Amino acid sequence: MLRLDSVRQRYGDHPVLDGISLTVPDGQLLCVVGPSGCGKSTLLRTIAGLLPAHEGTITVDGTPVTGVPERLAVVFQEYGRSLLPWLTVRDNVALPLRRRGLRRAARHAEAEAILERVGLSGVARRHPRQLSGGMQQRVAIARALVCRPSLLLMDEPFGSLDARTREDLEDLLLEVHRADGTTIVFVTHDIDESVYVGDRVVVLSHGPGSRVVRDLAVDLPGERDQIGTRGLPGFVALRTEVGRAVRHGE
Ligand SMILES: Nc1ncnc2c1ncn2[C@@H]1O[C@H](COP(=O)(O)OP(=O)(O)OP(=O)(O)O)[C@@H](O)[C@H]1O
Repeated sequence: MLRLDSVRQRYGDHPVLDGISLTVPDGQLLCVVGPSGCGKSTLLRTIAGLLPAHEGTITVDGTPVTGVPERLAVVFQEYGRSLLPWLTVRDNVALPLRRRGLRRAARHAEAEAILERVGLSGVARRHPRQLSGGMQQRVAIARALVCRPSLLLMDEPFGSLDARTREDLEDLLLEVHRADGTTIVFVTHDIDESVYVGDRVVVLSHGPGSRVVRDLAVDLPGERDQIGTRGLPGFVALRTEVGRAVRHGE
């Protein structure tokens, strides 16, 4: 379980987060939305232990976050920059396994199994530059999953992909989430995406000094599909409510 208690964050004199309290139960896929610049990425970086909270506490399974938590993985928007261009796809995915002291053959076997899960079994020996943007982001997701994280943080992971690729990756994420039950905090500024992938959507207010202005359960059938789910009255109502909260910050 991830828990934030009255978390405040600032850059110098500039307040960004003004008392964020949230409890994310194990296995929940929480989406965080809010106006541009309200502090969504800052919130993720703080949860990831990359920025110490200015005030307040964050715990993962009861342990205070003072550095990067064990079994945490992060996927960023800039897949191009997050993969190492001189390594093959397989070696990029296997990289986090080195710290676990696995032998080379075992690392390769695990990386190939994960690549198969994300639909990339044919490209293990290629280099990232030989892949499309969507495929590179699949590699980044595979690398995040290879250590079987208990907490996965995703910062606008599909933001720079075309609409079709984005939908495919949203469905891949839902499939992985259903199968593994990983707790996920997913930042996006796409309101439809937040309602489509989320179990819950939290809306942050305009900065400076953002707070949680809405905390909504996504009460839609677990099995989602791009056409049917987006046409459901419940989907449309939630999308409207989230959109209004983002626009008016209240
Ligand atoms: N390293 C930094 N130093 C100083 N100010 C920063 C830094 N990073 C972000 N900020 C400022 O903090 C605020 C929150 O930024 P952040 O990137 O967390 O927002 P965001 O909601 O993720 O934005 P977007 O939706 O545009 O990606 C913004 O005003 C931004 O200019």
